[in-house]
Amino acid sequence: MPILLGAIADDFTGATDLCSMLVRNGMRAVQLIGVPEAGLVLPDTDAVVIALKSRTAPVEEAVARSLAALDWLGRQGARQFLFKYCSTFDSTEKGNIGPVADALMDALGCDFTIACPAFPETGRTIFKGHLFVGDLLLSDTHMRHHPLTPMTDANLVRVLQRQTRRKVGLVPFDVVRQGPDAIRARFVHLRAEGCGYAITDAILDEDLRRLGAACSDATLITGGSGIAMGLPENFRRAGLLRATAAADALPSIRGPEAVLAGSCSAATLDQIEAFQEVRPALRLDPLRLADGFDPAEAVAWARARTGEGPVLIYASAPPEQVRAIQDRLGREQAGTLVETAMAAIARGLVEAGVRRLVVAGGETSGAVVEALGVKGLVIGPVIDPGVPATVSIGREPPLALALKSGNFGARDFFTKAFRVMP
Ligand SMILES: Nc1ncnc2c1ncn2[C@@H]1O[C@H](COP(=O)(O)OP(=O)(O)O)[C@@H](O)[C@H]1O
Ligand SMILES: O=C(O)[C@@H](O)C(=O)COP(=O)(O)O
Repeated sequence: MPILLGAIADDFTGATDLCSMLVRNGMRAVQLIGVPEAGLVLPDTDAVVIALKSRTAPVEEAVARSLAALDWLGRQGARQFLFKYCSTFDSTEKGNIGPVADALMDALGCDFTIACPAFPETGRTIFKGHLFVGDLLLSDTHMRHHPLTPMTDANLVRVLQRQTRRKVGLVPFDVVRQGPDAIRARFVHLRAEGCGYAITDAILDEDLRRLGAACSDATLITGGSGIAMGLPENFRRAGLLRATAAADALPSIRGPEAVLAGSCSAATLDQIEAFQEVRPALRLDPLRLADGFDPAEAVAWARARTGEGPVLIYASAPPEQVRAIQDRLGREQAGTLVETAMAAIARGLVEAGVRRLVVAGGETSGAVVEALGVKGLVIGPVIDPGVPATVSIGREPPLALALKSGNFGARDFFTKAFRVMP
């Protein structure tokens, strides 16, 4: 069966977030880890989201991987394409949102698309082109200290314009509120002005549903998971999507439990603090890793404790510590060092029998899932907005996984996740 929607996500937790949004809106979705090798048998699905680790990759690599994903999705019959990036528009000065979106538009022969990272359920709203997180402009939040993608400008028209040769315009709030026809009319106007992109204001879910309806004929849409909210309804209205029972059903996976955290985001730091109050936690020091600390020691520490419940291994640190470590090791080198250690620890834990794993951080999740040979994920019930329970496909034995975006989840996420994972 051809798929309806083909999506490319620039990190692994972002892909899971998008799948969760589609499933919650009645569309079956499967997440694949990278472009699959020939022969992978897909479960029956309406949407496929290819998870890449391209958010912070060199621009040429991010573009090449995204185009390969687009090509594969096109060959599965996708009628519409979505480029999913972070709801906080995480990007470096060089990209990769603009360059990847440009390349996808060129490949699809499409001259206009929207850019909408809004996700009101998690506090991400856009007003007059400015991205807010909760009550603050993006640039006033902890995102200005992100280890890899510090965001110091909340004006998305300006941020995207720095990353693309196409002109960037705005669909303002008063137009979005008038509904799909007014939004489409604004698209026509922006196109006539020579714009290739429109940042779209959105404050409530209903704004995202209006935008979704306005994009029913768009070949390519770009944004956060929020923009996907209205898309299943377009396919339903066109008679292409049938109601399916329990789009979020998962098999049960039993076994020892562990949490790995490489995210330094405020929400994760809070969740680590809460977990430490009830269960054992081990901190990995990147400077010790650089001096040759063997990840096997962390695995041995965990093995001795997993019998009684989940344990946590984390590298996460507050901004001033991260800065000091980056000054010593370099930003990318510090990130790679921690990710490589987390990947080795994940392998060691699974060899030691761990079957239920929570991972915090998009880049960290990418490193862990690749190291474990996971080829894809079936999406289950929501733990907290943007983070579903999942079960791996393409590896034996299957693992129960929750891949948490750094910024998502309530304070008790690390214990709650294991209660929701079947
Ligand atoms: N103590 C630390 N110092 C420097 N970098 C770190 C530290 N701990 C983790 N990192 C790196 O920071 C990055 C966090 O990114 P990510 O995993 O995507 O988290 P988030 O989802 O919060 O953005 C990773 O590359 C990780 O390896
Ligand atoms: O859109 C979002 O906020 C998430 O889906 C996402 O991409 C988060 O990325 P990380 O914070 O790097 O996990």
